[in-house]
Amino acid sequence: MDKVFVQGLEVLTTIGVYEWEKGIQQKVRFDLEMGYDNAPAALGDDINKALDYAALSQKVTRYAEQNHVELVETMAEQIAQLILTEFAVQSVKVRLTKPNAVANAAGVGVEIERFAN
Ligand SMILES: Nc1nc2c(c(=O)[nH]1)N=C([C@H](O)[C@@H](O)CO)CN2
Repeated sequence: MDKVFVQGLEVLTTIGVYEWEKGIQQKVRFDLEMGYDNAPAALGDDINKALDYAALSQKVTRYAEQNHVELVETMAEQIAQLILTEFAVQSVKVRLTKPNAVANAAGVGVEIERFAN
């Protein structure tokens, strides 16, 4: 399956299970990989047939900025469902990293993969 990806999309949002996290913004990083047939776009050199990674990045950023949850699992699931709902993709892989959550770790987070019906 062809892929379209977005790497290292950084968003500031409020996310965390602890009380002190509910009053601050933290950086989260998204790595996204979508299963999508790129051949029609390539054949016609046509953005209208492509999965527009700029539009997708903008939607993900806006969603993550505006929706505040406790767990990275919850945010990853909501972003996967957003992409499956709003874009004609066959699958989506969401890797969500909190780069500043754990001392001495470069990052912590989750990776999930979901499929269109
Ligand atoms: N599996 C998870 N573990 C933890 C999460 C989480 O979202 N999923 N979150 C926290 C805290 O919010 C942490 O990021 C702050 O240091 C702890 N463990």
